[in-house]
Amino acid sequence: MRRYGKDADEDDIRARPGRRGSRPRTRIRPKHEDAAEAMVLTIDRGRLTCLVDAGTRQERAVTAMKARELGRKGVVVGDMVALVGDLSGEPDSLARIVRVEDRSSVLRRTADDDDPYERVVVANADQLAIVTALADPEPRPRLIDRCLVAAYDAGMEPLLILTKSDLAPADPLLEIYAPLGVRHVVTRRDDLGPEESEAVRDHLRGRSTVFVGHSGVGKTTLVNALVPDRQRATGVVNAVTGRGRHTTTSALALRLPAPPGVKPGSRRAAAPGWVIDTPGFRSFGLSHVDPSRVIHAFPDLAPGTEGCPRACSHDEQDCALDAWVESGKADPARLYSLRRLLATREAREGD
Ligand SMILES: Nc1nc2c(ncn2[C@@H]2O[C@H](COP(=O)(O)OP(=O)(O)OP(=O)(O)O)[C@@H](O)[C@H]2O)c(=O)[nH]1
Ligand SMILES: [Zn+2]
Repeated sequence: MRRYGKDADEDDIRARPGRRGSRPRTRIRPKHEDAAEAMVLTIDRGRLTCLVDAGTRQERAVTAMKARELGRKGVVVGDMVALVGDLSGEPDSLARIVRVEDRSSVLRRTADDDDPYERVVVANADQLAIVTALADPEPRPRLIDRCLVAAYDAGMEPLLILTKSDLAPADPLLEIYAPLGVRHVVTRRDDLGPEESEAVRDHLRGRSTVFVGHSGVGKTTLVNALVPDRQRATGVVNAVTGRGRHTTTSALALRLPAPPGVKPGSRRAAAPGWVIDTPGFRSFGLSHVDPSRVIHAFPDLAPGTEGCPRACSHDEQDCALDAWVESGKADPARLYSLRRLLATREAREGD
């Protein structure tokens, strides 16, 4: 796993996790009322590429920097921001980000499991696509579990994308995730034509999906099929190097093409969905994860935790969930899955 370098393009606020609840707050500044609304597409060495006038004929990518008045407040990919200054988007022009809007979600990670600091990786995404090959490389269920924990902790819906189905069947792996009710798609490289790609896009329409996957699982192959014209999808020229590879540790937001047959200017054409590719990380340090946030993803078990001791790990002698399941209030397989997921917070060799 690649580690973050010194100038990692993430939220560089090193906040102690957990003390003030899960929602980051933004101070509302009444100044700059005429600022333009924009979405952060990618970040490269302190330069942020922002999409202005999205969905209109004036749509353009504008390069911006954080205004000094933002202080240490971080700005990450997916953030909605307010821009002032040169908004022309001309080469060498530079705008300033004067405000970061409230976030609907934050995907966090800690660099390592024993790292007490958390970083926000992507803002405002609603889905986490966990890309796993069915073979070559072998699937790593523990890694999938850790990604699921990160998704549930962030309040994002997980989507399992199983690639390379030409090499191995999907059923044995899907069985493990059946009690969790995780949605899934199975793909193979040679079946990623227009129709099959559109079937995958069906799972991504109208939402913002962060793609994570271990090296070699076929994430690039898949994302290229989903967003055939990467460059035009973002207008991000600088972020894509001559080698056609995005080289920073920052995520990169790519807009999906409009669904076939959809009228330009219609609502579906305006919200085709976003793929947020993450070249810089493959897993999550989970030391920031709070079991009580994860349990929100288990509405059948959540009420059963009322009788738990304070700060229950839900895997201890006095945990009330055992009685809850024994009395038939929830499926034991669900409790087993929850405990398996929570157990992945403990670091282990190979994570
Ligand atoms: N057999 C088979 N091979 C595939 C499939 N999808 C991708 N591959 C191959 O797997 C290898 C890795 O694919 P990539 O798309 O580069 O994988 P990646 O996840 O982006 O990996 P990195 O580039 O290391 O980040 C390439 O040789 C692909 O051609 C598939 O469905 N079946
Ligand atoms: Zn408990």
